[in-house]
Amino acid sequence: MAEACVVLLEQVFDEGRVLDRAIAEAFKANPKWGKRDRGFVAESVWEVVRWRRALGFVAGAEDPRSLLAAEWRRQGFTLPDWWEWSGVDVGEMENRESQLASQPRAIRESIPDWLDLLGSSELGDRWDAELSALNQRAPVCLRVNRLIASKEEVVSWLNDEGVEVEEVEGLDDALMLPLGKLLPKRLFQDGRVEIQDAGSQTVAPLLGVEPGMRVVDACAGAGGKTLQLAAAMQGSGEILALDVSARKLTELKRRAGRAGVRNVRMEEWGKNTLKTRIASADRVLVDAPCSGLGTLRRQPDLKWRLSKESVEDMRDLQSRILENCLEFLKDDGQLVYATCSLLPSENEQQIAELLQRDSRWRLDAEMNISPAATGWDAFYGCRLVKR
Ligand SMILES: C[S@@+](CC[C@H](N)C(=O)[O-])C[C@H]1O[C@@H](n2cnc3c(N)ncnc32)[C@H](O)[C@@H]1O
Repeated sequence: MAEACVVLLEQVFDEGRVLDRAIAEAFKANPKWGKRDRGFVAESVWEVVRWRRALGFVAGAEDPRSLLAAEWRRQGFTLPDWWEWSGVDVGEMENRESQLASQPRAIRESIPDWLDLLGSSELGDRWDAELSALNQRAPVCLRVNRLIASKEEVVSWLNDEGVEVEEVEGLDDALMLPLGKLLPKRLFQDGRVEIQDAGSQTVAPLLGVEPGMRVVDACAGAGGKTLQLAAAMQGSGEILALDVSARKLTELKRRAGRAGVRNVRMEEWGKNTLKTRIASADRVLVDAPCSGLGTLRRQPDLKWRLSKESVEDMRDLQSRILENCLEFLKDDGQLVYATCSLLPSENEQQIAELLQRDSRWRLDAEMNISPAATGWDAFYGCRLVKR
């Protein structure tokens, strides 16, 4: 199992693989691993990816074996004799662990230096608390699919299946599992619930969709919010789900079938997509591609893949998509722009710049979900309407 952890860390750190996909593939390739082995591999690899820099300081080395040694020592495991600890001295690790608290924030909180500079320059005093919240482990959050069942029915079904859930204050359809508990695959494939973070569930309600409306979901991806919008529309009206990724739209099609959603049309963005639909939509959602920094709890590998330049490129893309998608709106339509970033440069500043460039629009509502204040993923959302 230890060797499997090393291989996975090399895939994530050296080859830039996405952590949860790499783990899922390893599980698929090794069907004989039992529940405990899987739990051990997943937990070890996730925590090393999350705490890479801090563990590197404690271990005094950066290679996967040394990082794992530092993590397992933290977890109170006895390090196996047969393991070849490349240059790691366990006594020295204890000593260095006690010095960790006095190290610079980027080391303590395990992020690249460029990201620490960016976060502190954009968020100032808030950065400390948000960063520490983004390093916490995240519980699984569900959204009740009201097309199939009521919340009461879902709670009683889950309880009968031995799954404990808690309601989430302020979110009608959200149910939270206890930290560390997973939803068995057969239950989330059932269609009565979707896995969707509480922060993410705050975005679709900003659109105020109603049955019968024409809605464009311009960056639909695999459809987390498309399915939520479809449930709010009670299956009536039409949602056009667009994305540049055919693979994601195929996944959306599969999820929609399972969720009993029939009023979504999926389409890959093309050169006529907008031209043929100018001023046609009551509501438009732009859940824009972004740095994703607000979801670091669930994808800590992201911080090692992103760069200052990739975040800058994202900002250009966001403003282009936003400007284009406003053209979908009817005169009395509304557009919601959202990201799962907590950087103002991807959020409020994008909107402020748009409103300066184009006086046809005004800001009607705005929200910011803070992980430090809520324990949810960070989300930004705002509603734009015609003046
Ligand atoms: C934040 S994700 C969407 C998540 C999705 N709405 C959900 O709730 O599950 C952003 C999406 O934008 C898509 N995207 C990237 N570039 C795009 C572009 N130029 N136009 C439209 N979508 C784009 C990505 O493929 C990705 O699926």
